[in-house]
This record gives sequence, C-alpha cells and structure tokens, in this order.
Amino acid sequence: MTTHTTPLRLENLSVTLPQAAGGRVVLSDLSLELRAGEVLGIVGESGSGKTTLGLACLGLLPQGFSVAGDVYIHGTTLRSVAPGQRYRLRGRVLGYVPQEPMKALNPGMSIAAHVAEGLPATLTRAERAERAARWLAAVGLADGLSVQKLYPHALSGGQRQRVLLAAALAAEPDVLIADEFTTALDPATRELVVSLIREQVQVRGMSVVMISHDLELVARATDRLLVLRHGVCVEHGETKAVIAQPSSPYLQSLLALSLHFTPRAPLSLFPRAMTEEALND
Ligand SMILES: Nc1ncnc2c1ncn2[C@@H]1O[C@H](COP(=O)(O)OP(=O)(O)OP(=O)(O)O)[C@@H](O)[C@H]1O
Repeated sequence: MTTHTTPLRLENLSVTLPQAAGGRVVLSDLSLELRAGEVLGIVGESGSGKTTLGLACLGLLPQGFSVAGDVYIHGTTLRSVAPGQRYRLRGRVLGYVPQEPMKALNPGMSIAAHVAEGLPATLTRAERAERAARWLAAVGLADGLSVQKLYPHALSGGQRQRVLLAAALAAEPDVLIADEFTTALDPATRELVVSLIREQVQVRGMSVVMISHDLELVARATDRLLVLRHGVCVEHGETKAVIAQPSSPYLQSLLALSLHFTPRAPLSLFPRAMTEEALND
C-alpha cells in the first residue's frame, strides 16, 4: 500500500474480557502513533496485556472481548471494517508473527502454502515459489525450496517460528506485529532475524511492533519503547532515553533484573594467569 498516512494509530484503546472470563479491563486507555520506518518495543511482565495489544491492532481479538477507543490503520478505523473482512488487511498491510508457533501453523498445510497465503494473487506459481524460497532462506532455513515441501510437524519450534516470520515478511507488510518471535531461536539465528527486520525497516519503511520479554534485545533493536503493567502504560518514549532514565519504579526493577547479568564486555574464556600476556610477564 503506497500511502503517506500514519500506518498505525491507537486512540484511547481499552479492552475488556468477556463477562464469562471475568469482565476485567486488560488494556486501559492506550494511545500511540507508529510512523513509517519506526520500531516500537512493547515490554511488560506476563499477563500485562502485550498480546492483547497486538491482537487489538490486528482486529483479531477473540469473540466476546469488548473494545473501546479506536485502532486506525492508515487513517481508517478498524471499526469500519467488518470483522469478517479484517483478514483482508493481513499480508500486504499487517503482518503478524504470533507468539505460539506450534499453534499458529496449520498441520494440514505445507510450508509453501503458509508462505504463499499472504502473497499477491497476481504472482504466478513459479514467482510464488521463488519468493517463498528466498524468504525461507533469508530467515536461515537454508534450503528454502526443500523446506517448502515439508509440513509443520517436520520442523522444530525455532524453524516454525522462522517460517511464520518468513511468511509475514514475504508479503512485504506495512506494519509487522511480532509477538515473542525469538523465544525458540539460538543467539546467532536471533541476530539474523532481527537484522533482517531492521533491513526491511530501512529499505521499505516497514513499521514494527516488537513484543518481547527480552529487554536487552528490545533496548538495542527498537526506536521507541512502551512499558505495560496490568494493562496500563507506565512508560513510553524514545528507547535510549527511557532505558537511560526510567521514570517508573516498575521499569527500574525490570531493568535491574534483565540487564544486571548482561556482561558489559566479552568475557575472557581463560583466567588471566593462563593467557599469553601473563606467561610473557
Ligand atoms: N482468551 C482469554 N480469556 C481469558 N483471559 C484472557 C484471555 N486472553 C488474555 N486474557 C487475560 O488478559 C490478560 C492479558 O493477557 P495477555 O496475553 O495480553 O498478556 P501478555 O502480556 O501477552 O502475557 P505473556 O507475556 O505471558 O504472553 C491476562 O490477565 C490474561 O489472563
């Protein structure tokens, strides 16, 4: 979609659980704007409302959840799009990498079919296969063409997570909502997929909502940070500034827990006594 409007805007968004599930407010009066080419990190403890926020942006909250306020996609409120039509936004406009790769893939669909789902209908069969293979390779599934023939059961959790990311990125979305998309990945693969996302941000101006428990990752991969607690925004601002000077006691304690153990410099594998320098002393 070629447009100069704001890709994603939330205006006083609140979400309440169905009465049968307790009728509790799980997201409270949230407003934000995500510009083209911007990466927004969402952090907060388990149950703070991160996934609910992602699903609300996609218009995919389960039936019975009530929503107050508005989600605007390129200036159009989701309210004006019938629930049955919202899937049309998936792919080229909104990309989604859900939190649970095991549940998100259809066991009866090949990997090729998953990646092809969000691609433009105008592409030929060969073009689809080529694009799918390219993106599967880009996320580190080296032999993209062979992977396409497989079914989800044949893949590990980390491979499934990468299939979901490849499927979302292959459609070249304006906004990518990635919910805990690195949990099953080893550190090298995590770096690979994060730099792939950053590349799409720079090259195409893709906007990203990055939901994660990994504060260290969010601190270096996002431009802006929003911290949720019990569904309420307790901190929101430029990532570097927020991390350097957190104003809420909650973020201060999260940072103390998450960053305290991160080594500031690579650790030497050997004690000084065993190094060449020490031997030559
Ligand atoms: N389908 C549902 N039925 C009942 N309660 C729900 C449902 N989905 C979410 N909730 C509740 O809404 C609150 C927010 O849940 P949400 O999944 O958004 O949290 P989260 O921050 O993403 O957590 P996590 O980090 O564990 O994924 C939680 O208290 C959760 O129990």
